[in-house]
Amino acid sequence: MHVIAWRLYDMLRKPMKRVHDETAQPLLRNSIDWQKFADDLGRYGAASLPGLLHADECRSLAALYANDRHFRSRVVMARHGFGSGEYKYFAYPLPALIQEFRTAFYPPLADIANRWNQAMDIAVRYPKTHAEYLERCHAAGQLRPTPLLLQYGAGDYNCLHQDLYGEHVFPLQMAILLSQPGEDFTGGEFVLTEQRPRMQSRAEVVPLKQGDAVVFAVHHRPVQGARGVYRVMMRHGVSRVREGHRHTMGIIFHDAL
Ligand SMILES: O=C(O)CCC(=O)C(=O)O
Ligand SMILES: [Fe+2]
Repeated sequence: MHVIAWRLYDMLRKPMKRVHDETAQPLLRNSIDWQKFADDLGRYGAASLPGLLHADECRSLAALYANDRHFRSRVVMARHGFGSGEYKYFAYPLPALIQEFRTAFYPPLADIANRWNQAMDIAVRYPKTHAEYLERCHAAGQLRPTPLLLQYGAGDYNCLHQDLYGEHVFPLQMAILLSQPGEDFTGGEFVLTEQRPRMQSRAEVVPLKQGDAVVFAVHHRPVQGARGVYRVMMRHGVSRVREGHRHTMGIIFHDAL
């Protein structure tokens, strides 16, 4: 299943005109270890997909930020107590690459999400295709697209949060780092916390390079304990950017009210 989705993803990308020599990062996309990916997700609530985008793709995506034609709204984080920095939600129709990512990554993630719900005794099951899942969101009035671009400057940060926008929540989401740590910015680490029942929270920093993606649990996930499976609450955020500028693209699979 994962392999099929990955092939689909690769196939989808082929027609895209790349300025770039395909052989520059040989077989990087094909070398993703989906078993390790699923294991990490189960163990830590997050897993990275290294080298998902090339540097030129990252730069073109980050450059979209300046053009409001692509977006439905802008959020200045400090105004809402969300942190410091800003982000914009894309409008439909989404840029092709984002639309393709949402479509291609949904099936393998839905597979994992269904296993998680089964483990947590949650009755909801996710349909096979993202189009079907969006129909469910749209029928409940969750019509607005949620993929977003985030922009941070020196001193900015993103408080720990969960991206919930209505009754329907797809339990995994993806963020892709579009800037190069150490070159474009310092600080600004992607952070996750995990709150276990009656226990203290655990933090996890996901080291990312430009073009790497992290897939992580949106709100809760199952953990196997000595006396069965329990739910842990997950939150994510970004530590303070010390210097420079940092852009991220977020891909959330449910739409918003
Ligand atoms: O900028 C980041 O790395 C975090 C982005 C985020 O909160 C999201 O994509 O939902
Ligand atoms: Fe978020």
